[in-house]
Amino acid sequence: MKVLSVASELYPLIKTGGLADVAGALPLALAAHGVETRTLIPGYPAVMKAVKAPKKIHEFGSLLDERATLLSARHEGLDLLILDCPQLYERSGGPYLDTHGRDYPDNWKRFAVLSKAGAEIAAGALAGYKPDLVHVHDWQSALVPVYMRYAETAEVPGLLTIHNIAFQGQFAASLFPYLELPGHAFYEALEYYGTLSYLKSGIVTSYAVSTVSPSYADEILTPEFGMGLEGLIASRGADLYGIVNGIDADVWNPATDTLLPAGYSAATLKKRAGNRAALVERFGLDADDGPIFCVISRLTWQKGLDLLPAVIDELVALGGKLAILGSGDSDIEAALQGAAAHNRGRVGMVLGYDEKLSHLMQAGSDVILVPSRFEPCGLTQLYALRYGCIPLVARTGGLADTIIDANEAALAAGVATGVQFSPVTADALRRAIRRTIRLYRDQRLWSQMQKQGMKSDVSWNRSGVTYAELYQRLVSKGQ
Ligand SMILES: Nc1ncnc2c1ncn2[C@@H]1O[C@H](COP(=O)(O)OP(=O)(O)O[C@H]2O[C@H](CO)[C@@H](O)[C@H](O)[C@H]2O)[C@@H](O)[C@H]1O
Repeated sequence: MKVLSVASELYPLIKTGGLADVAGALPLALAAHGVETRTLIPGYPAVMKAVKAPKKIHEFGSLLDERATLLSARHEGLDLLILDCPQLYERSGGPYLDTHGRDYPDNWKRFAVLSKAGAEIAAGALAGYKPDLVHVHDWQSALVPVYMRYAETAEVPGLLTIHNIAFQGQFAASLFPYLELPGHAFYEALEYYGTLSYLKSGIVTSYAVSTVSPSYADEILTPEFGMGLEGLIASRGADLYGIVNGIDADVWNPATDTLLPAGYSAATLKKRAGNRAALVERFGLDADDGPIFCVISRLTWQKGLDLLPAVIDELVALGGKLAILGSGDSDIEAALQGAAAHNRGRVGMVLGYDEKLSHLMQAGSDVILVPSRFEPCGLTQLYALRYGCIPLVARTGGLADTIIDANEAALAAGVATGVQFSPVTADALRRAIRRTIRLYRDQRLWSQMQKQGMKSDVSWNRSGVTYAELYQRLVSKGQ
């Protein structure tokens, strides 16, 4: 089966979050199931710089009045189609934000053009290439099924995966005429309370909608988590799937990870000490044996990290230490930097994004904190399981689906892999930290939990099969 995946970020070329990891790992996982994936991505500077010997394979004369060239290249096992359109993608900031952290004002066009290119490729723009299915991710490529629906050519089945419903691609209705869609598409697909919503239009027009864990698929049917789209999603209930993310078990393997000072496995957990020492040094922490908690995250309300400053005193008083890597909301950044300054030796912070350091933190910390208010799947707790770093997570979405709480019964049965808490409040988080530190003091129990986590299958094995079956079902539906 041939699948065209359209994504706005893709590990290892360009990444701002978990979407890149999933878009980058899924094609490799699905190859084993007979799925050949080509991935269409924008030609951002980082992409153009990294790919070797790209070949020009098509010229788009006009995509919303923009000329663009399509390049093909292979990169670390991925078969890429790169939309080279410097006037839209050659920018000095990130994929979505300028160097000051502001949305590019033409994001509506940058991702509509990406989607239009995807739809034209699906319709046969490239000689000798015709995908059986198009898989799109989040609002940035959600217009692909819309363009396919309103084109004169036969529609190719489309699957939309929602990685984060909080970002919906909402723009002024006055931009609609520039999208080159027929007038009736406005009310049929795009209109959302008087604005345009790219994500909504993708939900309406895709053959099926999936999200990245079963619990989150249920949650987005409720007003609390649906962010205004719950009614629409319910109307697609028969075509809604929740498939938990896997991780690239080669990139995230503590035994072979070249980014670590000390490789280790479940049988050689003591070697984690080498990573712990490097981590302590990097974050300026005291070298005692208190538990090291870490945070590797966007610092946002979604991730619950506004609660962290309020629990740091307790964490430190109990002998814990905290290493924070992240950036995001300026208020949260400032509060955490303040806490680090007040707790030298106990709290260290690196502001920014650092893939390499994130590996060291998983390998050298004892606990990763993931107190998210909502979490479609979450990947950092999965990396943590593989690295023997115990996840302390909010009981929500994919976090609830992937971590087994260390309650009495789970501990007795030897199946616990982490600590869950609820509701997401500073008090509940404080209690969970206390419970985690009590568990840490029983080193026999602790290493049993570490080993249990390292044993869990967090690879794409299971979900790869589920995606391949879903693809097959959608292709059959299209015939
Ligand atoms: N400062 C930093 N430095 C280095 N690395 C950093 C970092 N901050 C974050 N990361 C990395 O970025 C990724 C974040 O992935 P998550 O799944 O945890 O959340 P995100 O909200 O981005 O993804 C959305 O999409 C994914 C994929 O479906 C869902 O799992 C998730 O629930 C949903 O919110 C991880 O690989 C993490 O290690």
